[in-house]
Amino acid sequence: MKEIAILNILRLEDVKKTYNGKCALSIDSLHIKSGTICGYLGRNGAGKSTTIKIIMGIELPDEGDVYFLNNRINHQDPGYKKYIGYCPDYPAVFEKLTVFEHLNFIAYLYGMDNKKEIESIIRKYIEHYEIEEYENTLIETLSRGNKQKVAIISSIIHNPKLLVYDEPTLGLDPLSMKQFKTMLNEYTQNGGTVFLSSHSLDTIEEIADSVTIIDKGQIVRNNIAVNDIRKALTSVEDYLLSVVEK
Ligand SMILES: Nc1ncnc2c1ncn2[C@@H]1O[C@H](COP(=O)(O)OP(=O)(O)OP(=O)(O)O)[C@@H](O)[C@H]1O
Repeated sequence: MKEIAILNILRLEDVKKTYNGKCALSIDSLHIKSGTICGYLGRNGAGKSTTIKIIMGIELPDEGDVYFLNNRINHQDPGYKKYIGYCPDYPAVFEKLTVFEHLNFIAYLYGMDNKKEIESIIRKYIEHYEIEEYENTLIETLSRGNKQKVAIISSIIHNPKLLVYDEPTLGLDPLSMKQFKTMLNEYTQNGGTVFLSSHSLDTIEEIADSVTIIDKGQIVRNNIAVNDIRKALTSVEDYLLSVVEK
């Protein structure tokens, strides 16, 4: 039993979602292995964001189930979200708070109550992303990239078991991208799991352990090891292009 829980932190089974009579998602099975970085790839409109919204309970599936650590997620009871960090493709931040106030508030929402510990985690990440000078700055006055860094820090501040990211690096400069990759590597070395939807295939190739590919709402490849793609002397980009329908 324990082994199964450790193997797959998240599972989607027979999940279907229709918008206006049109099927956006029809997933027989999608598994995310614990302790890995899994890249979630697919063309525009393939269904990546819809999958992620269903995992996060932002959208409800018409059919099917999502299991987190082998427990079926009941969207009436959002307690599981305490163990997941989420970052959408836009900076989901409270614009009228300062960077420090915002991160402090997020920590509070996640039920963290040790003031010293919260401050030290906030400092660790704002130093990591080199945004110390904005600590007391109103978020609404930050650049898009810096807002996105605040959103990324918000997703990891409570040390979740799983990070679910939907194009989280839009607007990040190359140095910040490097800081993002370092953060994810450290996070997985400490047992965390990442499900990362991205069109940045260089990043996926560099940091992901595996890729899952969605096309026209269906999973066409699940958990293919990036090492195996490399062994086949192909890039993640060429692999993706060979798998999705033209
Ligand atoms: N709220 C909605 N109402 C109607 N259709 C929707 C809605 N949200 C998504 N869709 C449709 O569902 C399908 C999947 O969209 P989704 O946003 O999940 O794709 P994606 O893979 O994330 O694309 P992208 O790479 O462009 O972000 C698309 O056909 C889209 O038009």
